[in-house]
Amino acid sequence: MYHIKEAFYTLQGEGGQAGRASVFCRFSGCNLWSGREQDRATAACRFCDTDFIGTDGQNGGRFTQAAALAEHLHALWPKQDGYAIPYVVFTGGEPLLQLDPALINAMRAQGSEVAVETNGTLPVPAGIDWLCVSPKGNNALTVTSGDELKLVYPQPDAPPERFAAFNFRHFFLQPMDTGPLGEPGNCMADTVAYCLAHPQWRLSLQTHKIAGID
Ligand SMILES: C[S@@+](CC[C@H](N)C(=O)[O-])C[C@H]1O[C@@H](n2cnc3c(N)ncnc32)[C@H](O)[C@@H]1O
Ligand SMILES: Nc1nc2[nH]cc(C(=O)O)c2c(=O)[nH]1
Ligand code: SF4
Ligand SMILES: [Mg+2]
Repeated sequence: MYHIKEAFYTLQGEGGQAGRASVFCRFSGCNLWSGREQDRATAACRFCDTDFIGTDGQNGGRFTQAAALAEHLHALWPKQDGYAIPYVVFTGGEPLLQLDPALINAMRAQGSEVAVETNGTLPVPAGIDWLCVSPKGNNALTVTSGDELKLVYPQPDAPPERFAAFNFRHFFLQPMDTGPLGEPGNCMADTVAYCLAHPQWRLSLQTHKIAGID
């Protein structure tokens, strides 16, 4: 059974595929936070910007069959215009609690590319076209390679230096969203400064928030 919080068509906002039309499938649940505000201060991941509890969001629900979920997601892709390959991003919550070979194969069978946004603490199934790993504090990583490492910055217990020698094609720092630019505690300036001082790292902005699209 797959539990889906929401699914929607948008532009990938972050990382090396930013700007690309994408169907987002947000799984319910995470292994690093219950999703309840009263648990945030004691959670293993404390800065999450996402509601992933339940199945009550846009196009959310429970699916017993991989093929039915794949069909549900494919229906969100526009009727073919041009030559783009359908692109589905599995996120959450933590997608690797639920994403399995049956669903990956069902997506690929209908011609979609499969992307994943993961916290890197769980094993990665085969068949993923774009793997984004975003480490969280001192939680042990099982994944040390992939397409992009996208570190939310700053995390005192997850400094970029710890990941710099990992086997990723791209290294991104993404400012922790703590509130508007110019407000106390905003992380943009520190993130820009780190990228300038350490050119291995590129700035990833959450462009969907800037654009106001989701
Ligand atoms: C909500 S998470 C879901 C996927 C997965 N659990 C993970 O953590 O990578 C999606 C992306 O948003 C990032 N993110 C979460 N909260 C954020 C925040 N407050 N500021 C910036 N990025 C954030 C995560 O690091 C991750 O790259
Ligand atoms: N547009 C858009 N791009 C995103 N990239 C990663 C996201 C996520 O929550 O995993 C996300 C999201 O929530 N919206
Ligand atoms: S690991 Fe990802 S989904 Fe889970 S609480 Fe952290 S940012 Fe949110
Ligand atoms: Mg998001």
